[in-house]
Amino acid sequence: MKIEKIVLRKMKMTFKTPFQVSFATMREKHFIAAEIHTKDHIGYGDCSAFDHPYYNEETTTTAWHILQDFLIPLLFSKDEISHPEELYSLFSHIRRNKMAKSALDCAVWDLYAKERNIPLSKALGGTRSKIETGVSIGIQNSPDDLLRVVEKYMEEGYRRVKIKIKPGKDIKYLEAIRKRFGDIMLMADANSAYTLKDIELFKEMDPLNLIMIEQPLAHDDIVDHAKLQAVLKTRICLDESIHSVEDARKAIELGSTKTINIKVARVGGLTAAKKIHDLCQAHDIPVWCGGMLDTGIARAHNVAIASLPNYRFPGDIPASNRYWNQDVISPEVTIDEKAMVAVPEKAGIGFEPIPELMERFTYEKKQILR
Ligand SMILES: O=C(O)CCC(=O)c1ccccc1C(=O)O
Ligand SMILES: [Mg+2]
Repeated sequence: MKIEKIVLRKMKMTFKTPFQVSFATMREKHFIAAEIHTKDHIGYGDCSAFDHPYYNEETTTTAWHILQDFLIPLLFSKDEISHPEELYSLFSHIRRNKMAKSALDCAVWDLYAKERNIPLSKALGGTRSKIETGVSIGIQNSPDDLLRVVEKYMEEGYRRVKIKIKPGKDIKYLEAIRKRFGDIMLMADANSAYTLKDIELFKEMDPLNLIMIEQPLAHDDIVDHAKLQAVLKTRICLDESIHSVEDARKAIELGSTKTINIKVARVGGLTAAKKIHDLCQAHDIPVWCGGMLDTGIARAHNVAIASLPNYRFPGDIPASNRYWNQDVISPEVTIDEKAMVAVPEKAGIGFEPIPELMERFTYEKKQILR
């Protein structure tokens, strides 16, 4: 493929309701949408970095800088791209900045599938026609408030519930859900809010039969997580700690994790996500697809990658209406009565960004010509 032009947009959309995690309360979603134009097609990718460095070190502004001053010039330095996996090595000497890289990687994968007239899921090696999803629920003021929120989502059809926890808002909230909703698929995500000093608390959670506890300890740790996993029956899942295939290899070797939340953005794109998927599959470690409170384009990429066979837990890929009054893509992502999302059969990501909405939510735009 020969790239003619790249359009970057800084965009902002307001959540239906604020989302609270251990490190912040988010009211609006800032992100960058990248459009890569060839003569015949447009490929789309999102950069999921937030407007603050509290989940990871990137922000919308740092990603804009890295895209504009490093990644896009590198991409333009090549006359032709024959396969999206070329970007993985092309970008490898630029350290980290995975979310910036992911925007271009995802857009080139979309283009590649569109040029071949096949769905992105097929281009990636996906085998499923439907994927199972769950809902991630932010920290609430009280267990009763949480029960009301969970009930609403159960009525909408969700079957797996992940709740955010932090010290003081953890075991009582989980116990309340178990008591009220019985044997549902339940899990907790701490976003690194605890240390090994809290080991007794995690042991107390064991009898709750959570499907996993996500990233209980530090964002850059794999050693303490191994110590914690050694004394727990419940699976530990790493999110923040895994940025690369090498990180995944080391965490598996140490016994730090029994599943990985693969966020396409956090690992630098679909090629890296697929490599981590394959590595985990070889070790019989199931993976699943995480989310970044995504709008339509990133959500579409998640649907495609989650169709790969070793994605074995429900993903954080809820319907568009979980977060948005109106998503930017057509059709919106919807769930069926079993909380399944259909994997599109159309070419590429299989969802069309709606031009008026893309414009409405854009607050800065830049066209970069080869
Ligand atoms: O996108 C989703 O639906 C899940 C969102 C989620 O859990 C999350 C949201 C913001 C920051 C971090 C995380 C996380 O998975 O850790
Ligand atoms: Mg997480």
